[in-house]
This record gives sequence, C-alpha cells and structure tokens, in this order.
Amino acid sequence: MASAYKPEQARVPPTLQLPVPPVNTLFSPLFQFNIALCQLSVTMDKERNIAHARKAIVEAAEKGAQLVLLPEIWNSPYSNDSFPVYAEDIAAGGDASPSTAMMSEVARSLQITIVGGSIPERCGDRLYNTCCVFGKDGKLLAKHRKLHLFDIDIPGKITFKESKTLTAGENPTIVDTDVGRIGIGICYDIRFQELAILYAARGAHLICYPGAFNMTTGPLHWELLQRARAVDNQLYVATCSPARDADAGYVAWGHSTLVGPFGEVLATTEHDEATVMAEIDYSLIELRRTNLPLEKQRRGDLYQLVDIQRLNSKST
Ligand SMILES: NC(=O)CC(=O)C(=O)O
Repeated sequence: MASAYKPEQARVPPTLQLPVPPVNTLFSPLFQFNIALCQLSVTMDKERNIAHARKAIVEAAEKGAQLVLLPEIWNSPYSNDSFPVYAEDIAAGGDASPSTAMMSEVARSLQITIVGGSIPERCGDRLYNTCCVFGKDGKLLAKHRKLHLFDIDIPGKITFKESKTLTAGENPTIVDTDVGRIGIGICYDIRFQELAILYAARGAHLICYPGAFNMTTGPLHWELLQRARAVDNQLYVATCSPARDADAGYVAWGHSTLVGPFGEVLATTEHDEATVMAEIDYSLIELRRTNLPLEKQRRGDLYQLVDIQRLNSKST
C-alpha cells in the first residue's frame, strides 16, 4: 500500500522550498484597519490630476482610511504617446517628481500609508510604469516597476504594446508597512500567479494591484484574477483602477475591489469615480489557513516554485 506523502520527506533541498511563515510571527503591523481604493478620474491636465488625487486621499483619511491605494497611471492618460510626456524622475524627487512629492507630503501630514498606484517614471533614457509606496512619515518605502508589460493583441478588440515605450522592471516588491507586509504588482502583473505565490511565501498579508483593465478583458478577467490570487494564496488582494472615461483612447474597466482570504469580494464599485472604503482584518488570514491548511497539504515532492532571488543570494 502506498504510504501518505509527508512534506518533510520532500527530496527538494529545503533552501528551494517556499514555506509560508505564520502571519502573526512576522512583525507587528496593525491587524485591523481601513483601506481606501481611490478610483480617480484622470484627465490630460497633470496638475489637476495631482491636486485631484490629493483631495481624494485627504477625504479618504478623514473617513478613517489608514491605507490608501491609487490607480495605475493616475497622473497621465494611459497611452504610449503620453508616457514620455508625463514621466517623472522619481529618484531626483522635488520639482522633478511633483506626483511623488505630493504623495510623500500628504502621507506625512495625514500619518497614513499610501500605495501610490503608478505613474510613468523616467530613469536615464528608460521609462517604467512605477508604483511608489510611502510610509506614514512620508518616506519612500518601496518602488515597484511593472514586471510584465501589457503587450496584447485581440484583433478587432484591443491591441496595446506597452513595450513600445516602457521597459519592464526587474524585481518583485514586498514591503513592510504599518499596515502589514504588502506585495505590489501592477495590472498585467496580476495575470502571473507565480508572483503572488512568491509574495505569499515571503509572508505578504495583502497584495495591491493598481490596474487599468479594459472593456474587453475587464468583464471576464478582472474580478476572476483577483479572487484567484486571493483564494489560492489565502491573503487579501486590493485593486484600484482609474474611473472610466468613454472618450479616452484607452477605456478603463473600473471596478476597484477588495477581496478577502476566502476569495470573497468584500467591497467593490462600478466604473464611475468613487472611493471604496473597507475594513481589513488580518486575523482572517490565519483563520482561513486553519480552515483550509493548503500549505501543509502542498505536494512538495511533486512540484516546487523556486525563489530565484533567495537562491541567488544563497549561492553568492
Ligand atoms: N492594462 C494592463 O496592464 C492589463 C490588462 O488590461 C489586461 O491584462 O487585460
């Protein structure tokens, strides 16, 4: 009779395995707090977009948000023509990056954490689609450059090639904040489940995906992907889209959403401008991992995901 598989019998070296650490042994973030997803209208006027985002952040904080998530490309129209024109030199800061200066200032003055959606970033002669995370002291905690560029071709429906102007990032981004350990992905990054598995293995409580899905893929895939990433990894997933502008060159799907660790939609909206407010309770992550102990049941003898960065850092 075949004996039952036990994880400790896996023949893969332990350094390659991705054990998920218990949520409550990581560090001490707030376990319960309010998140705001600011689904913003975006215009061609960058100054207006920045002032408008600031106003939405202030209003969300006044309603009790301790974490604010902004949309993908909120300071610029979403187009290859606009990215070079609206791009900012984030590393230079100050006047070279009015969008990140605003987020840093408002995070500090309101004492909140901001996952700043994304903006086009200029670095030397390259452009990136970049998300900046600010702590409540206004410090830049992390910068995530979209890893998977949105290059798709669905004839008669939508063709978009971010790679015409943008360069892909090189690093997954996971960041410790006052409101938990947060993994970051931007829009198309949500389609790559390995990234979410990696974040879960590194102890993420929440994955934030600023994203501008479109009228073709949005109805079928947007919520499906969020719920899949959340239920597979038993953690929270938050998304934030620009509001829909039917006259824009790229029409965003909207529907910014928070999904819980049981794959349940906790809060969402339609396509108009709106701020979605919702409560996050990280104790539910442990509860769901106890209810469904997937981590213990995983067949490490049959399949493994390798954390390349961890592997490389061990071999140098
Ligand atoms: N805009 C994106 O990056 C992704 C998207 O719209 C899709 O995957 O569909």
